[in-house]
Amino acid sequence: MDWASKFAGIYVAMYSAYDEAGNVDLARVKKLARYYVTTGIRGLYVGGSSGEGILQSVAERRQVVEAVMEEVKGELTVIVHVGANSTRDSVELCKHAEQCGADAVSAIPAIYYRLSEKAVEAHWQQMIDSTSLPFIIYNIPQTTGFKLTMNLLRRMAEQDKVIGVKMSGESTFELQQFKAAGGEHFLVFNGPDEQFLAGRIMGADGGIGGTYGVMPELFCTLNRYYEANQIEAARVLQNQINEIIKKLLSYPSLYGACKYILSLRGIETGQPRLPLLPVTSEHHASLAELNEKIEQLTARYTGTTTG
Ligand SMILES: CC(=O)N[C@@H]([C@@H](O)[C@H](O)[C@H](O)CO)[C@@H](O)CC(=O)C(=O)O
Repeated sequence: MDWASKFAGIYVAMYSAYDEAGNVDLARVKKLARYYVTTGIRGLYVGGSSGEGILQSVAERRQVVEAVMEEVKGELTVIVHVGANSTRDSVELCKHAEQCGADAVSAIPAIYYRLSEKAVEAHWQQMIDSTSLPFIIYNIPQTTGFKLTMNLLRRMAEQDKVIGVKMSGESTFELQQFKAAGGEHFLVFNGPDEQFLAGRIMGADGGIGGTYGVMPELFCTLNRYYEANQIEAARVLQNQINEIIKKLLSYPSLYGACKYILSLRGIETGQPRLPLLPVTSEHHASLAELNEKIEQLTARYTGTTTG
């Protein structure tokens, strides 16, 4: 199956949306999803790291997916992150994603317990077997502590339903090796936004990223430059994007900073949940400056505004 024609491209790893009391706010979830529809992205990655899926209850995660699907089904491709600490919860979320009409599911390994390769394989396998949806491995060893081996990747990729890997490790060599080991139609999504261009050059079919959420048009432009073989223009744009990312990473939490920037554009999503720290009033002025910089760059590259 040619999965690339359905899934290749740019996915915003969507942020959580809470009300002022920190509860999931479904109207805000919908407004955030709607905001991305006209930006040129392929789709949304819902409930991943940026979406704080693992900080939410299963019931909340279900509600978020329902709201996103109600809002953008048919307009954006939706990949639902279903990774949870218990296999049971993940399987429930898989089945629910399928009922809602999601396009694919994806999962990290379970965290906290030090798991063997066999244990992670069994965890993912139950999810894969629970629905007819395509499954995308989420490899993010720096946060989960689990390093996906080439052998496990090969075994997983032998199954038709396992269509790709979201590669959030930082090695582009490993990314290329996963692509080579996965077989002809196996997809690789670049994870580190700072290395999007490098990931594409080494074989990634697209990217899934958290910082895309505050500059989706810039990542779409970067992707187009790569596709048009305008590598020098792409390099210049990636460098400009990286200055923005460097700044975003200097705040108490990346997600807090991105959520505040969205609020400056009229998209309220509340604060991230603890233990992720919010940004506070002392950061607001510099974030407003950063937002302005993003808006100017977006206007320069696309002739549009972000708001
Ligand atoms: C380690 C990490 O959190 N990586 C992020 C990046 O988008 C990351 O925030 C960005 O490259 C800034 O470092 C994504 O790969 C995570 C992601 O897509 C998600 O939210 O699920």
